Amino acid sequence: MKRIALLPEGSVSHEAVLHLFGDEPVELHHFKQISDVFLATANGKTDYSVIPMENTIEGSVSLHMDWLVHEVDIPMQIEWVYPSMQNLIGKREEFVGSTGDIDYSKIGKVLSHPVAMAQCLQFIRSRMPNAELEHVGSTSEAVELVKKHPDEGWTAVGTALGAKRHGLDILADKVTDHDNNYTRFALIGPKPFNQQVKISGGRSEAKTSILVTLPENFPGALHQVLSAFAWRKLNLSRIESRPTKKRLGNYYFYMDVLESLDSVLLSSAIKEIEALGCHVRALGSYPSYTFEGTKTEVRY
Ligand SMILES: O=C(O)C(=O)C[C@]1(C(=O)O)C=C[C@@H](O)C=C1
Repeated sequence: MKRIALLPEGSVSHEAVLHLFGDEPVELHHFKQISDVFLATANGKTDYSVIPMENTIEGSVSLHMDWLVHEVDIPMQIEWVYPSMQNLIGKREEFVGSTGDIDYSKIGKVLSHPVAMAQCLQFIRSRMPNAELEHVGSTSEAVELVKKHPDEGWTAVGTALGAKRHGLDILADKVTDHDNNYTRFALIGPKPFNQQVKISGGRSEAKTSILVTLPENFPGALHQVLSAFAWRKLNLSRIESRPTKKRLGNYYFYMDVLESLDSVLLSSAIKEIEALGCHVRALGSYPSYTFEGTKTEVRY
């Protein structure tokens, strides 16, 4: 049975894993902090780790990208997309007003994962302008803390699964500031994920993630790198610069290419880029699954 490291029970990551594996039995190892999710597989305690990589509203999760690049050397084996449906969670009887509706002025504090909180900031600030906001390691940790602090005016932004697991109520559902809020998750691990994934309706395409570091003092280097992809008609679906952490103003480029690493086109593009003096590191070549047409239901 596959051993999977992920954030705590009831997190968006947990919902996404239930969606990916469906009926297949897997051994879930939950950790409070994403650093421990990475380290579990790095240290061989689990076979794969589940890493939220990118979100519709917040963009890339920089902390997680940095861990993938700087702290561990574990290849990406599969990527899939899952909707991040956030809710305002608490004990209903604590916040209900005389009219029977939620009285938001009774809420003194909102807890959540920073990425989830940012997805709902307009909702929070328009209804609870003075509430204290506190960041924790996951949406489910936020829900757990609310459960442990009854009658103190605490609420959490989190999943329906989290509310259910901790016996709390959904005070307001779908509270993200924009609809269609999706998160891209990566499964990282040393061994290939040789398995047919049954995400109903989801399409898969080949993707390769690479890091390109440009040579110093080479005007137009990025232009030449992009040309190597362009004339081969290789489709880049993402390009982002991140600091190398070695010197202020030094960056590497994180690129997703819609092609398999062992294809003639991509391997020759990489050789050309290396010949320019660039350093190229592959983070993984893997199937990437879309969400279109799939059902959002997971069994709670
Ligand atoms: O806290 C959770 O529930 C997570 O799974 C983490 C995480 C993230 O790190 O981006 C995942 C997806 C959500 O959009 C917000 C938070």
